[in-house]
Amino acid sequence: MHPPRILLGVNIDHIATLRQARGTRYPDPVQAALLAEEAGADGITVHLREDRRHIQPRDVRLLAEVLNTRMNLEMAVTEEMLVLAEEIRPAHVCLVPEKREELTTEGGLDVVGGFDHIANACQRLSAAGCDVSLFIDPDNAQIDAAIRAGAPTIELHTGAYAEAKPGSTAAIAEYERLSTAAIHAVSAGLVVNAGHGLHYHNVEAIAALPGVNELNIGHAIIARALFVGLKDAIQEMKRLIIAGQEAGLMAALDAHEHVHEHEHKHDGCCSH
Ligand SMILES: CC(=O)[C@@H](O)[C@H](O)COP(=O)(O)O
Ligand SMILES: NCC(=O)COP(=O)(O)O
Repeated sequence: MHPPRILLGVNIDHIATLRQARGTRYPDPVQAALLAEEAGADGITVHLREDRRHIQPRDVRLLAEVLNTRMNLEMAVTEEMLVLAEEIRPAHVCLVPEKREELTTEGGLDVVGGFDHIANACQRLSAAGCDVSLFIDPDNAQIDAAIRAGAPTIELHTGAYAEAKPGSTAAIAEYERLSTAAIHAVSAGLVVNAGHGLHYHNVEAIAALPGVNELNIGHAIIARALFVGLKDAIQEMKRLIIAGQEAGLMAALDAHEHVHEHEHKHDGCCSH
């Protein structure tokens, strides 16, 4: 049976970055979210940062009212954010690490180190009806801690892979880490999402990872939308995701058949 196609969550933070640069009312990320949904986005992701550099609480509140798909609210594990999420109750909440001075999210959440605090946040958000996801590095210890913390979903941080030079030893090693982590998490029953730094040239390989449920992509889509429009930028990304997923499934099938062939040959040889 063909697995469900990988979903695309469109991150609209950087529509708000442009608005905040001038303190204007435009461009409105809420308007962008509705257009993104029309173009085929399966969900809308926003990261409400503590420093409010792009998305504002007003955006999150409005999105909760108008979205036809579902909101994935990325947030730090702070009391202020937990209270807001408990009030707004987004369909999905993704807990992320946050440093005020960082250019963008630098690493995954340390679920092992901050276990009690994070497990408590998972419990509060689940009680509020949110599906909780933890944004973590592709590391089995972090995945196991996410399970113990009660998170049904993880998002694998693809930033290190995206930043590595394509084809380099570092990129191959990062891809291996992502693949091992995805297999470990899926076989443990987690829903596995991935994202960060994905663009039109690296997304297919990530979509080919085993068992991925959803990719969250923002910066590259919004940047491309400047030239081709949001609809084409999203549809082009979706085509690449589907192509990557198909390639991954074909590769898995080939590997499976190869093992069977090998087993048959081996059986044949031993029976004589
Ligand atoms: C948590 C995460 O994955 C980030 O990619 C985030 O969604 C993007 O937000 P910034 O652009 O503010 O880093
Ligand atoms: N969680 C990743 C995300 O939402 C989008 O990250 P990026 O594509 O803006 O790097």
